[in-house]
Amino acid sequence: MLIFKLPDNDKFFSVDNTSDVNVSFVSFDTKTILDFKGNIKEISRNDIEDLNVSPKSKSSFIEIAKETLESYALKISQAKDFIEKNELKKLVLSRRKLLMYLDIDAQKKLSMTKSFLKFCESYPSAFCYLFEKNGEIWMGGFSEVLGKFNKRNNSFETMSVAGTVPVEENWTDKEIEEQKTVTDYIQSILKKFSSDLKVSSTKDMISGNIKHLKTDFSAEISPESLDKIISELHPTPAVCGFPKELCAQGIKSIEHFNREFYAGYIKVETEDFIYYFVNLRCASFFKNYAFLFVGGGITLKSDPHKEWDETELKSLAIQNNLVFE
Ligand SMILES: C=C(O[C@@H]1C=C(C(=O)O)C=C[C@H]1O)C(=O)O
Repeated sequence: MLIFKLPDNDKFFSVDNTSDVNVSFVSFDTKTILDFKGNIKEISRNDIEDLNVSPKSKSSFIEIAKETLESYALKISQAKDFIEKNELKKLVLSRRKLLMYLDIDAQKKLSMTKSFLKFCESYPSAFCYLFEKNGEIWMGGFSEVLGKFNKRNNSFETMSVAGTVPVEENWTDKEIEEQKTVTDYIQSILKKFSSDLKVSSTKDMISGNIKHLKTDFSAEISPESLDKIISELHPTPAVCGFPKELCAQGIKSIEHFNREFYAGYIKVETEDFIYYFVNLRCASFFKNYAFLFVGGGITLKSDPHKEWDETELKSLAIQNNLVFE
């Protein structure tokens, strides 16, 4: 079962039972690819409400302790040591926030479909999805596009999104430098594949209670180079760091959990476009709890309290839209 909504589009979509694959979820490490077979077709709000999506129990959850500010601060200091030792500009560290439903509403049951509909309403410009497959349930959605390829005119668009502060706060050098690392990286790759690269000015991108810095890119590319561009772009320094292989190793040794689909991407092929959405603001759901995956760019200027607050604010994208009934 898969339902999703495209950015700035009110319609909901699902896939039918034909053999084509038009939607695939690629894990952060690209080792797992979850294909959804079928042509993309519209699905009504009523049909979504009638779907039965019930999270399964998983016995191992008792062993998982809740991350605290103190334990995350320790990981941030390890990330800083790694950055210093390897002379990096940034590394993206994340946490898997354990959310127990009992802590929210002990009397009621989580409705996945109503939560999905509420989430979509809260983030109209995001790609939002809910899937259940092989006993796993994931929901997520964000407006960061890793790639959008127009099959008619071969234009390719992507964006550099990074730096996070609460909506009412001002940018500091830390966020500006962080986002520039992503912009420079994307630019260096696209230049290899296109001679007419266009780069926009950098603007604010508001996402609920927080804002990010965003620069848009567009270029004409040859369709044969699309897969190569995506594999070179992912994971960008918005979700990993630069150089990416070294940062991915650092992340693995510091985070101590599998990111799974978090910070991976979702490929969606329609008649006219091939989209690649960055899989952020997402969570996996079980019977009594959910894992909310949230992270942020760490630099030598990072303040552990601010980084913790940033992940808390990011986790509200999912948490504030859960519906218990
Ligand atoms: C890593 C996440 O978000 C990414 C990292 C950001 C940052 O470091 O400021 C901002 C937006 C995203 O590109 C996340 O939401 O978990």
